[in-house]
Amino acid sequence: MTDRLRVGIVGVSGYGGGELARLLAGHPNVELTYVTSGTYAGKPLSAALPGVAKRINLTCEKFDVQTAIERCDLVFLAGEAGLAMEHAPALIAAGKPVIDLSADFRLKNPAHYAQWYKSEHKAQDWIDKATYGLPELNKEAIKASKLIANPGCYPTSAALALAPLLAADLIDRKSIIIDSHSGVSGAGRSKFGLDFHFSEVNESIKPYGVAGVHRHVPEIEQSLSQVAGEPVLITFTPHLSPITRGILTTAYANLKADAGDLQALFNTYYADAPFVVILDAGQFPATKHTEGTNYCHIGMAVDTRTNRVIVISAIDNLVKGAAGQAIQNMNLSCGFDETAGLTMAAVWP
Ligand SMILES: NC(=O)C1=CN([C@@H]2O[C@H](COP(=O)(O)OP(=O)(O)OC[C@H]3O[C@@H](n4cnc5c(N)ncnc54)[C@H](OP(=O)(O)O)[C@@H]3O)[C@@H](O)[C@H]2O)C=CC1
Ligand SMILES: CC(=O)N[C@@H](CCC(=O)OP(=O)(O)O)C(=O)O
Repeated sequence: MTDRLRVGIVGVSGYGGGELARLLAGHPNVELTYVTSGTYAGKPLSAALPGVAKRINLTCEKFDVQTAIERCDLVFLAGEAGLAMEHAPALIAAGKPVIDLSADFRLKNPAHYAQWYKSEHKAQDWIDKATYGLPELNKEAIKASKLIANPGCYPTSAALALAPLLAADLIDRKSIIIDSHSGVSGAGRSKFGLDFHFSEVNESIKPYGVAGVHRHVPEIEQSLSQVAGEPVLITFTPHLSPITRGILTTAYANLKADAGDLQALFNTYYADAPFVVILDAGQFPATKHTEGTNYCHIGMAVDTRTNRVIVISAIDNLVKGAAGQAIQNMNLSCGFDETAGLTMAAVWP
């Protein structure tokens, strides 16, 4: 018997699920009791995740919601879109909190879901019950939530870069431009296609989802509008970059007033945010500095020639952009230390 929280990972063979297993293996308050994968069903976890090796003596199983209810106190859903809509209601009805890594419950407006995800939302009654799991904006709501919609990786990096400026009403809300570069693991392990072949990705950087068509646009706008207190529209261009992990986001906006000491402004805004690191003036982040960590590094400067502020953030898409943030959310909703199991430093070099 154990007094640790019994936790399940649905989709453990994926990049997000695998990262959850890696991080939870070192978590002081948790015991992993249930892991699922269709591909590896019946095989040891080490077959799906050789890197996590024999530290966790579990067998992968085909996902079954009743088994999850029996074996777990809390369930991470790390599958594709649609999985949480189908199964989160039953898990929560059985008293099992859910942290979902997909986009199923992120958008508060069901019409936005249909518009951006090109299908009807199948559990609309549950949208209002879900909490958008960006702790730096919604910490108190997360503490009380049983259904947490873990944010997307680009939206995490963009919202953290811009929130302090919008909260201080320092920028023109119509002038925001966001460029992001993502590592290829952002596309997941199951997505096959020419775009993701080594010889297409290696030594090349390319934009995609250009001109307001990427489905993270409404998610970023939702967070920024929440902070601004009125609708914010953005221009967002994601880029696929030849790295495995990491997101580097560069955000630009026109200043409405004297920016003053930006580092002080950001440090004050993030005083209660243990995973946000504000760099000193003149320093800027790099994906390598956050690789394997749950930290978001943020650097900024004002271009005095154009009166534009430039904010640059870096995260690891699989950690602060997915699994690490999901564990941070679990820590908050279960009353654990917010940083439990998440204080590792970056892999370097
Ligand atoms: N990769 C990233 O950087 C980020 C991903 N996300 C989101 O996290 C979720 C997982 O992404 P990621 O790990 O990258 O994706 P992967 O493609 O790497 O993994 C998907 C996982 O889902 C499992 N799966 C597939 N179909 C089902 C099903 N019907 N029932 C249960 N499990 C299923 C797969 O296992 P098997 O096929 O063996 O069953 C696999 O373990 C997605 O919703 C994604 O949008 C969010 C933020 C960042
Ligand atoms: C490089 C790459 O392909 N990245 C993914 C974003 C990953 C993510 O956060 O996806 P969800 O919102 O679906 O959870 C993409 O652009 O679709």
